[in-house]
Amino acid sequence: MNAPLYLVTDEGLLHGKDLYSTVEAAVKGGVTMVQLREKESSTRDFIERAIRLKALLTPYHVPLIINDRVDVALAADADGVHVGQSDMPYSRVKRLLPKGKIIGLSVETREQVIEANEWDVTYIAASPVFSTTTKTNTIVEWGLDGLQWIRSVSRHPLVAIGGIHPDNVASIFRAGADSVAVISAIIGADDPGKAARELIRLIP
Ligand SMILES: Cc1ncc(COP(=O)(O)OP(=O)(O)O)c(N)n1
Ligand SMILES: Cc1nc(C(=O)O)sc1CCOP(=O)(O)O
Ligand SMILES: [Mg+2]
Repeated sequence: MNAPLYLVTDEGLLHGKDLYSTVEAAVKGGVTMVQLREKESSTRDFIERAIRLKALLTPYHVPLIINDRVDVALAADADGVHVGQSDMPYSRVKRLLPKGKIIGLSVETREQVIEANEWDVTYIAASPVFSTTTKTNTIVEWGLDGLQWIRSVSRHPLVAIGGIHPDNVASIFRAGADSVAVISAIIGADDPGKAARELIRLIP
């Protein structure tokens, strides 16, 4: 996986901006993977957005990941799924998704990091690296020391998520992350393209 800047969507933080033009501007600015994360919409709306985003991202060769929902990923022929520890278990996701699709998994504890070494996931996501107001039902922050520990024991590519902004991006990569996943730093920005360019510039 080579996707150093991973954009996760959140319609609540768009502040009136259009989802598709925001994502496209971010991709033009350097975003290398996109996750559609819909917590409120109906299944039909979720699928419709996924199909539109997939069509938008394909010419840029940027993969589309669907949060939580294997059915939506299949319906939209998305490139993969991200699941957390309360979502569909890895073994079921693996069985349902066609070969070659991306599977991302959140890890919140040391035990979950070790357990994931048994599995053929595409990446694990340190959840959360720093505290964030965007998602508050998280357990404990990994911090930079936690990232270093994960890097030392995990065989998987490592994504960091939570509270990431231009001031801490470089330190996250120095601690061993392969990718940073952000919502507010890009989705909430007045100029999402500029925000993505700024983050990409800071990635070592
Ligand atoms: C890249 C990435 N990392 C972590 C998460 C969080 O997943 P989860 O714990 O299942 O929480 P929700 O996002 O579903 O609320 C993620 N979505 N993406
Ligand atoms: C979707 C998500 N998952 C998290 C986790 O810790 O698992 S934190 C998060 C939100 C990240 O938003 P921001 O970049 O605005 O902090
Ligand atoms: Mg989830």
